[in-house]
Amino acid sequence: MADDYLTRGLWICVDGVEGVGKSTVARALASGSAAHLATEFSSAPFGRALEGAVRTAPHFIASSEVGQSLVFLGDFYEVYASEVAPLLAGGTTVISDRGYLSKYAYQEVVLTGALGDTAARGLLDAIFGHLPTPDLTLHLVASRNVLRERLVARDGECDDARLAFMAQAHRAALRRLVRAPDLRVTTIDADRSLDVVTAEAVHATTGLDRSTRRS
Ligand SMILES: Nc1ncnc2c1ncn2[C@@H]1O[C@H](COP(=O)(O)OP(=O)(O)O)[C@@H](O)[C@H]1O
Ligand SMILES: Cc1cn([C@H]2C[C@H](O)[C@@H](COP(=O)(O)OP(=O)(O)O)O2)c(=O)[nH]c1=O
Repeated sequence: MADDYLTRGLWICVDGVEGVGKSTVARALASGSAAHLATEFSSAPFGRALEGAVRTAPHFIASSEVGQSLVFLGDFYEVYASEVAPLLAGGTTVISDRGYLSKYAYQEVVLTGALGDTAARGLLDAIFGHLPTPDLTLHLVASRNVLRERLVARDGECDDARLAFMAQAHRAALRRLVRAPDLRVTTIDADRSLDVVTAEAVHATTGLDRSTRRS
């Protein structure tokens, strides 16, 4: 009988706030390797719709914050079920651009506004409790000024409200890591040049082996 523990791929999530370099680093990791770069949104009709909505208004897209967050989480489940899990089972390593930790942190910010922090975390812990944790999270972090410069260069603007949301999301991610230290995380200072950041990301993934996999 095949031992899927020995043959399945690794799930590596590249996380952090927008502008920190997730897509750039995830693409660099996947290129030239056999790993698959997983998209943030699913190819189901609701995933496509959500992707379009985020492009128009990255942070507040619905009148119900709970409804909005559940849609994001529903599509994260869909990405996992339709793309990540089958590839892992087939032995392919998957690199997610914005994965487990960022999804948790962003929804915590949005849900806390509606439910308060205790209920928000309770709901998130229950929902995320049904997903496996990644084998490795690469948590990219950068300073506010660097993030603003990169987002202005990339998107043409970055207002204070967006930066404030990102700061909240960053703090939520750190709280999640401290509260439930179940994720294997490498934190990477993304203020530095792309070459240095990418080299550190490659280094962090190189040592991954069976002993670090989910049981
Ligand atoms: N280490 C880096 N140094 C300089 N520019 C970077 C670095 N990482 C990313 N960038 C640039 O910053 C912008 C945001 O990067 P991106 O990968 O799109 O971030 P994210 O996916 O986290 O939103 C892009 O224009 C990218 O080229
Ligand atoms: C509105 C909302 C956005 N998000 C996330 C999805 C988007 O990837 C992110 C902000 O949008 P975007 O600027 O497109 O992010 P990035 O530059 O990292 O690709 O916020 C949530 O997770 N929950 C939410 O409720």
